[in-house]
Amino acid sequence: MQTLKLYFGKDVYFWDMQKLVLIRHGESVWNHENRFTGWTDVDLYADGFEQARQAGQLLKKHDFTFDIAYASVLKRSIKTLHLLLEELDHLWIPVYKSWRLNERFYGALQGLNKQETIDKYGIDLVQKWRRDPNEDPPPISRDDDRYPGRDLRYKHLTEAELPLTENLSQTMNRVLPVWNDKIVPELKNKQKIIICGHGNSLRALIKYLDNLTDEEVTKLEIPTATPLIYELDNELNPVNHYYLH
Ligand SMILES: O=C(O)[C@@H](CO)OP(=O)(O)O
Repeated sequence: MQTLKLYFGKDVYFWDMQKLVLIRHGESVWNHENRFTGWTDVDLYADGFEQARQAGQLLKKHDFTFDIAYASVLKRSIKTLHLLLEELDHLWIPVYKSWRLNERFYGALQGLNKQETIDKYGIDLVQKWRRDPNEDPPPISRDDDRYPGRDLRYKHLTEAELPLTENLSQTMNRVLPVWNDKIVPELKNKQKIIICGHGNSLRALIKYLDNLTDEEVTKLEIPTATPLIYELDNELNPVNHYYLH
């Protein structure tokens, strides 16, 4: 269906404006313990399960429906999406899981307590590792247990795609192919899409969508399990975004 524009004086009303829903997973066990997580496949914390259900109820209350859903290959994203879709009675829709939507790979910080890391290295350096889009956290080596090359779910990845660490710019580069090659054609085909991602994979996508500067993105924090609605025009440019509460 064509987007219908109605003009009332100076205001432009878009009827059938396309909506895209982004949502970060519910609180995980390591969010709760304040540990760097990255690609570590930790489960949702008890509160996280409840947050996911509430997000589904909220979307239902606001009459959201979806044709296709996206998750990462990490269980905190997959479970959040599943619980949310269950609330919407939408368990039947196709769910596409991609490693490209995983959290940023946090290198040798994965598993460390954030406060202890600040105490050891200082707030400035840790803040750079966490939020500077071009600062690499310390890398792991390929013989580290945390190297994803030994994990079955990544067996199709090339060595160049298997990270030892990642900054936000690199996360953005590996998120964008799934956005451009899969999600954009589906949105152009008027499919209603929800993406359940992670703090930094969503931060990377939002940086791209909203054309944020490096400075602007350092200040962007995304709450857990809170639907973020993007309204897109016919060219898929964001014209508005807001959290559903
Ligand atoms: O630990 C992580 O993987 C992320 C998200 O929880 O942390 P940060 O807020 O430092 O990006």
